[in-house]
Amino acid sequence: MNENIINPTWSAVDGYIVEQLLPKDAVLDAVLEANKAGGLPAIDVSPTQGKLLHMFAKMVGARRILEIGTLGGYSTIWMARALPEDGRLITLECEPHHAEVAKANIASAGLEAVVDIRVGAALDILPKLAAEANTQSQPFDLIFIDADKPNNANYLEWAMKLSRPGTVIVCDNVIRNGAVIDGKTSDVKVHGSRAAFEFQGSHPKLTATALQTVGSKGYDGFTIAIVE
Ligand SMILES: C[S@@+](CC[C@H](N)C(=O)[O-])C[C@H]1O[C@@H](n2cnc3c(N)ncnc32)[C@H](O)[C@@H]1O
Repeated sequence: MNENIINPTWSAVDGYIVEQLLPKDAVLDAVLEANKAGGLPAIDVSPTQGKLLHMFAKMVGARRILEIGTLGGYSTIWMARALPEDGRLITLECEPHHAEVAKANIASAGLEAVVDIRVGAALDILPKLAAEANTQSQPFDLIFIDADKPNNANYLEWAMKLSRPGTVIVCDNVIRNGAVIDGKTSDVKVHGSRAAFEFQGSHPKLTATALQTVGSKGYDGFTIAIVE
């Protein structure tokens, strides 16, 4: 059930959506080129998903965004562009090479004053972030979890500590070609998805749902939750 299903119609329709609704963007195209040239895996969000994250940030009037899993900064740039001039996006990345490529991409997008890349394992950085005065006085408005999937529930636990009522939390890649319903699988990423569902379904302060998605990146989906 967990093999990567690719349907040419999904990609073609994604192409149509991009053509109709997403203006041509030389900066974001160059980011994907730089990621490829840098040897990064093409596991960034799709353009339509990037725009959705941008719109979520606008919908919540985000001033502070946390991202766990930067890669080359593609989703980072989409979200950071929704911030006001004095806004802040903190993004966590454990691979120094990914962070280096992301840093250059973020500079090309003119967002170096807004984006703060922290390099290291997210579970090491999150406690330090929680102790910072800025985080204590201003919790994050939007949190995007898109790193190592087995740690999803650990990241959600931290997200709760770094949030306020109204914070929106998005956790990506939780459907995994439908494998999420297979409780007997040995795939640790699927167990990470199921742990994310269990966490959000049982947390008294979270209202959550999930959407299955198809498109140029195949069949997957994300959860979205709001802190009550
Ligand atoms: C799916 S990619 C992120 C894609 C990015 N959000 C985008 O859409 O452009 C996941 C990233 O998380 C990073 N990562 C994996 N485990 C991590 C950890 N424990 N701490 C921080 N980053 C991690 C990987 O190196 C990779 O760059």
